[in-house]
Amino acid sequence: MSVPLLLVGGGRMGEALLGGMLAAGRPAQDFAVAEVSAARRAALTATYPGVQVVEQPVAAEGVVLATKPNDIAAVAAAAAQAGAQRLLSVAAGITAAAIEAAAPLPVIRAMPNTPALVGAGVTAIAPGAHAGEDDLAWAEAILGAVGVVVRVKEAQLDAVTGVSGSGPAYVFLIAEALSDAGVLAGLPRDLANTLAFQTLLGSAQLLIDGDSPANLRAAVTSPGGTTAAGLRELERGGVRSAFLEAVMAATERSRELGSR
Ligand SMILES: NC(=O)C1=CN([C@@H]2O[C@H](COP(=O)(O)OP(=O)(O)OC[C@H]3O[C@@H](n4cnc5c(N)ncnc54)[C@H](OP(=O)(O)O)[C@@H]3O)[C@@H](O)[C@H]2O)C=CC1
Ligand SMILES: O=C(O)[C@@H]1CCC=N1
Repeated sequence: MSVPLLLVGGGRMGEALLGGMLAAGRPAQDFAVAEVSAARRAALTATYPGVQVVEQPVAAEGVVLATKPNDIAAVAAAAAQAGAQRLLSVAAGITAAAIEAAAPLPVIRAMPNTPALVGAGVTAIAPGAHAGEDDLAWAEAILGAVGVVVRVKEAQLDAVTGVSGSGPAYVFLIAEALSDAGVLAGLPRDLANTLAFQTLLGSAQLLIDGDSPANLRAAVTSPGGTTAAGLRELERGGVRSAFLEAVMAATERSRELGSR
């Protein structure tokens, strides 16, 4: 009997998707994970009781490809061999055409991010040449359980990767730096962490509620006050330009991964 959804690759992104879907209420029996690392298999088995954790792909209606980009073509071929009906790849860079060349199945490409684990992910999806509306709806149902899903053109996925696929890492770096700065200014680490992390959460919520970043920033910046003094240093340090360069570098790296 085939399982509804097989995840191939139970690493950081595979686990974020699995954990997020389970937390959203999907039953463990809906999932299998194929993972080559014995240590990862043991960890997944302990964390997600009821999920079938195996070394090789098993028969599944749909398969999420969540291995490293270099392994995707081989894994797609193995999943097709094991009876998959359609594929959802989360790999950076690897084109739908490359996956279709390895496995003659409908392919959806997706770029999720790790906040999927807490139901707060954002994923962009794009169809391959043989994927139809039903395949897109299938991918949306999977990924919609763990956050917001947007449809894009495949050519936009490299930029999506640079912004939101890699984006959580930029935010975690800001969180680290803001907390470190609090410690430098004399606060204990626990308190600095609480202040920094809750500031990120609350600020994100204000943005999601719809006001623009520029308006929200102006509302914090009293004339001649503390924030203006702080922002002057961030601009002097080239923070805005550093973000532009970071996203462009990540976008370019995604393109490179797809052209090898
Ligand atoms: N991490 C992230 O935030 C995001 C990642 N992605 C994409 O997700 C994919 C996975 O990334 P990530 O989770 O970070 O990587 P990881 O290395 O954490 O996870 C990949 C896992 O797949 C295993 N694996 C390798 N080959 C096979 C195989 N043939 N069958 C089953 N399992 C296999 C790896 O084992 P081993 O290490 O032993 O090889 C590893 O445990 C990448 O393509 C990446 O581009 C997309 C969006 C965000
Ligand atoms: O760093 C990477 O290549 C992957 C893709 C997006 C986030 N992590």
